[in-house]
Amino acid sequence: MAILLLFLAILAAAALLLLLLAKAVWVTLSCYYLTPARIRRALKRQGVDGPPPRLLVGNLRDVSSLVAASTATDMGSLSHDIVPRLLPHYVLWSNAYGRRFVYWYGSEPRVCVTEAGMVRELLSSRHAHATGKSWMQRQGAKHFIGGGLLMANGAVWSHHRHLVAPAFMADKLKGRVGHMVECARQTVRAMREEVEKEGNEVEIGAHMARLAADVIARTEFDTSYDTGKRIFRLIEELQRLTARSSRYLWVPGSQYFPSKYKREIKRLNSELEQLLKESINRSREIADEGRSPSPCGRGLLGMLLAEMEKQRQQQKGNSGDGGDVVGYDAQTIIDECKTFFFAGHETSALLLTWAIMLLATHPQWQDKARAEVASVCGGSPPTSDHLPKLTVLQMVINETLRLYPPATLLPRMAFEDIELTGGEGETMRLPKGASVWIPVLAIHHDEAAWGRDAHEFRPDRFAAGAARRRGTFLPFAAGPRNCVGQAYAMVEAKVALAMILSSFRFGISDDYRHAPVNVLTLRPRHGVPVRLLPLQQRP
Ligand code: HEM
Repeated sequence: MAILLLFLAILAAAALLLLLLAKAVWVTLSCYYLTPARIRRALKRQGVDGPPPRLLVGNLRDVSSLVAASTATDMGSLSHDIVPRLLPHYVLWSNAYGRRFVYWYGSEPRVCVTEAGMVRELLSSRHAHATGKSWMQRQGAKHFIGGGLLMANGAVWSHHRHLVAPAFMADKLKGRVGHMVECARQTVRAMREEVEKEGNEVEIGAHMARLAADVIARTEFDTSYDTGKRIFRLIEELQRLTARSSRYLWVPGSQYFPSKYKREIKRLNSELEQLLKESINRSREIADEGRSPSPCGRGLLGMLLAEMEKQRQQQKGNSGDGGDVVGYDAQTIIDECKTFFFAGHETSALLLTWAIMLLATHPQWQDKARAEVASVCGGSPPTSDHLPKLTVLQMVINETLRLYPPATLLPRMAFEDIELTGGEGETMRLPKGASVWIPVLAIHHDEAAWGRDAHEFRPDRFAAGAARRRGTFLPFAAGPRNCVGQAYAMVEAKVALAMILSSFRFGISDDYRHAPVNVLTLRPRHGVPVRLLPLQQRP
C-alpha cells in the first residue's frame, strides 16, 4: 500500500512538473514567437513593414553596428545635422519603408511613428491607460529607478502622478527660485575659482552636472551636497551596469541568469537605498522637531512622506484592512526618490551644457540674451517675477531643446488594440503588445515641419512661443504623461543661464570636439570646453 501511495505521489509530482514545463514552453513560445508574429501580420496588412528580423535578436545587431559606425569618429564640423549620426537606422529604414515602419528589438516589435497628428493622438489622454512602459523597459530600468513614476503604468501611475504633480505647480516653484539662485551662485563661484587657478579653459558639462545635482538634492530632498553627490554617483553607476546586464534581455529567461553585473548591481543598490533611507529618516526627524516649514519637510520628499503618514493614519482608522493597492510605503518612496534624482538631474544638466555650447558658438545670441538679463534683472539675481520676462532666453532654451533634446526617443507600449488617426484622415491600428517609438530627435530636425534651416540654431523661430508646435516639438513629451518636472526644468535653466550670462562672456574652446552621442540621453562625448571671460557684475 505504502509503495502504491509513493508511486502515485511520484506520478502526481511528475505530472505537475510536466504541466509547469508545458506552461513555461507555451509562455516562451507565445512571448517570443506567436505574439510577435501576430503583431507583424497585423502591421503588414496595413502596409507597415520594416527590415527582416532575425530569430530572437530581431534587428538589434543592425542597430548597434549602424550606430557604432556612425559614431566611431567625431563630426567633421560643428553641424547640428545630427540625425544621420545618432539615428542612422531611422534614416535607413524610413527611406526604405516610409515614415511608418517596424523594427525589432529582440522579439519586441517597435513601430516608428513620426506624423504629428498620430503622435499627438497617441500621447493624448484618450490613450493614457491603454499605453505605458513595456516589460523590457521596466526590466531595464528596474535597478536604478525601480517602479517610480517614470516606469509605472495604469492606476499606480495615475495615483502617483496626481500625488506628485502639485509639487511642481507654478506657485510651489516660486518658493524654489531662491534655492536655485543659491546653487547657481555657488556654481559661478566655482567657475571663477577654476579660471583664477587653472586658466580660462573650463569644461562646462561637469559644472552643469554638479549644479543640476545640487538643485534637485537641495530643493526636493533636503539632502546635503555630499550625500546628493554620492546618490548621483551610485545612480550613474547603476545605470551603466544595468545597461550592460540588460544587453541580453532578449534571451528568454535571461533575467534569472546570475552574472557579475547583477551581483554588483545588488551591492550598489543596497548602498543607494540605505543612503535614501537615511535621508528620509532625517527629513522626518527634522519635521518631528518642528524645524521645517511643512509637516514633513519641504519639497517633493516632504509631500511623499506626508502622503505616507496620511495613509498610515487612514489605515489605523480602518483597523488596517490593507486594501489599498497603490498605497505609499517606504519602498515606494525610495523608488520615487531614485526616479526624481535620475529624471531631474541629467536631463537638466544636458540642457544647460548644450545651451552654453550653442551660445558660445553664436555670440550674437549670447549678447542678446545677456542684454535682456541685464535689462530685466537690473544686475540682481533673477526672481520669480523676472523669469517670464526673459523671452529671448526662453527662445534660446527652446531652440536648444529642439536641436539637442536630452531624451531623443519616446517609447510607449500598446496594452490594447489602438486606432490612431493621422493628419489626412489616415488611420493605423496598433495591435495590442506593439511598442511605439517616437523618434523625437528626427521629428525636431524634420525639414517638412521646421523648414530648410531645420539644422540651424535660430531661436527666433520660437518668437511666437512653443505651444503652436504641438506634435512636432516634444522635448518633454506631451499629454497627461508628459514630463512632470517641465516647469521646474525651465525655471532652473533660466535661473542658471541668467546667472552665468551675467557673470561671464564665453566662447567655444579650440579643444572642443563635436561628437554628440546617445547613451540613454543625448550628450557630448568629450564634454564642452569653453573659454570663460569673467565679467565685473556679480549677481
Ligand atoms: C531639460 C530637462 C528635462 C527634460 C528634457 C525632460 C524630459 C522628459 C521626458 C521626455 C519625459 C517623458 C519620458 C517618457 O514618457 O518616456 C519625462 C518624464 C518625466 N520627467 Fe522629465 N525632463 C526634464 C527635467 C525633469 C525634472 C527637473 C524632473 C523632476 C524634478 C523630471 C521628472 C520627470 C518625471 C518624474 C517623469 C515621468 C512622468 C510620468 O511618467 O508621469 N524631469 N521627462
